Amino acid sequence: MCGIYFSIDKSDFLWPDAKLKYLLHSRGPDSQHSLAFSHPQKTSAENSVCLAIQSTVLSLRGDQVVSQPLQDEAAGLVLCWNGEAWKIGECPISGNDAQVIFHMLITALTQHVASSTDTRQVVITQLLASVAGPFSFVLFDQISGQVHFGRDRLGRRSLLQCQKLDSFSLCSLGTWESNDHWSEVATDGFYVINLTENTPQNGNRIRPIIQSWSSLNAQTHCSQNQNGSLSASEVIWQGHLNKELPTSDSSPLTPASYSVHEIESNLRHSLQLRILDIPSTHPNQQAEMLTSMSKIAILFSGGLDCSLIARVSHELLPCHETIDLLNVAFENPRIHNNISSPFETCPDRITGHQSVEELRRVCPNRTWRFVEIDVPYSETIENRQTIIELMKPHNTEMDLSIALALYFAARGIGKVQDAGTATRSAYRTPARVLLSGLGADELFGGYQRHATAFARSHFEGLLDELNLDISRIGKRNLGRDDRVISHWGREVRYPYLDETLFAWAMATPVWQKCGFWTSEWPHADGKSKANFLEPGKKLLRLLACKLGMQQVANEKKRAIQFGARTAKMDARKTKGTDMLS
Ligand SMILES: NC(=O)CC[C@H](N)C(=O)O
Repeated sequence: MCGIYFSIDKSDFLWPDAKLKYLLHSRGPDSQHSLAFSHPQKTSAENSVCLAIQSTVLSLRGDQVVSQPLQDEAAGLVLCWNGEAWKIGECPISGNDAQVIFHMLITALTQHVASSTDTRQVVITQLLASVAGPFSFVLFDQISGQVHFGRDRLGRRSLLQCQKLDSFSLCSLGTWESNDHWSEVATDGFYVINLTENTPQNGNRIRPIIQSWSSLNAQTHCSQNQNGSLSASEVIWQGHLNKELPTSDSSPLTPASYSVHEIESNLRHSLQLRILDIPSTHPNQQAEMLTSMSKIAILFSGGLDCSLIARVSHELLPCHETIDLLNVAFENPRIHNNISSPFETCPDRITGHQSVEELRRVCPNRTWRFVEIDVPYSETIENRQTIIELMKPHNTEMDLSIALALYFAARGIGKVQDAGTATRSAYRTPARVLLSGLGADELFGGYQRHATAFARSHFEGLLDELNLDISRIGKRNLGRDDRVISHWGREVRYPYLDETLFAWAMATPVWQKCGFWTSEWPHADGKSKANFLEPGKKLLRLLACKLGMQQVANEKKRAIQFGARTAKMDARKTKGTDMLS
């Protein structure tokens, strides 16, 4: 993952302090560069604002490191790009995505050098709004004197902002020692600051103006009228949750349903973008060494969502590529006081072992490296403060219990069992790309509250709950998770949050995703063959069955903090929603 820092100040160049610099470097260990500008560049320095820009890069696309910030003096553009652009519209991006996007911006804007600020703004935001993939960015357009910034609509990458009387800063992470007040950049649109109108000298604070998705979609309509083509951003995001209710003619979900076939193909496409073409970080390694060096690691509790990712990845990756499965287990003094092996009794360790066994049975020609990451309580305590700072501004007990599990999983240091013996050797995953099953519960009704909503008010209740989940994904926790995971110079990717898969799931009727049924819907009688499976995420369960993973298909949902036992570690009576003290 990359790091972004961008500050605008009335009189000084504000650079990140040593600690923030170190944190930015941890996210982007491959390159680190800075640029400084005064704007507008008038002779009278009093009218200028100072821009200090710094980017760090974790290089994951193309065959060489592309340093950032990207700058083109002739076009007057500077770009900090954090994340991955998989597609622009429907066109997949190959090579380095930051470079591709930058060139597209330059080409589009060169035709509008003399155009009004508004036109340039529309050109920039339309192009960036049509990017599919997880990202955050800051773009400085010197010609119009505008700073654009934002995050993808699902908020998969972090970007924080800090407003003061005389300055405005953006950064992937915040500083928490001073009185700075950092908050997450919202994901309800892109933002723009007009430096010429908005300088702090006018006595005003710098106020970014939002360009909401709905206004961007309206603009897209205009461009559609002009050139006849429909932009992917519109296709993807105009869609609302399909709230259709089943009738007596609707067919229930069975192993032969079209939706099982379609989710398989969507997941495969999503994974193709995310796991093929990952550059090797060790160009000088010998070929035999390279085959055992995993390029991807899966955050692996052994549950349904991550096991399915593992199973489908197997079909896409060459057989000789090892896949690492990162499984965390914590010593929790509230539970473990007298147990000799606290880790082996952890629920996710038990499920992890079972699911890797099933993977090995079903895909025997692949090396699955099960990495046991055991975290003694002393290590939890040692790292607690660092994790609390990384996850801020999130600051509840529940945030911490989730962040703890992600932090240690992403660190990727554990033990692996040596082939044919009972001994375990120390291991650190070299993979820089991590895959997570997040999003499957929201899209396919996997949480207990979905079942509760159904029990209370049938499909209507379930649809309301699903709608709520989908609408708040961008606002929830992905920025937090990015800050915690990227600290280890690795990047997390979410196959279930692929835009096309997401749009498909929204458009698919609820009875083709879950197996809930009522007596008013006679076709879906509970005795049918496929109904031994739980109703939550039934579509994914059927796919697991189809791919030979019967046992995984039956896994029950378990929240990460309970599976890894990071919840409620001390004797105090706390609730998940309590603020950290
Ligand atoms: N990890 C990142 O955010 C890197 C940005 C860009 N995708 C690159 O690989 O260069």
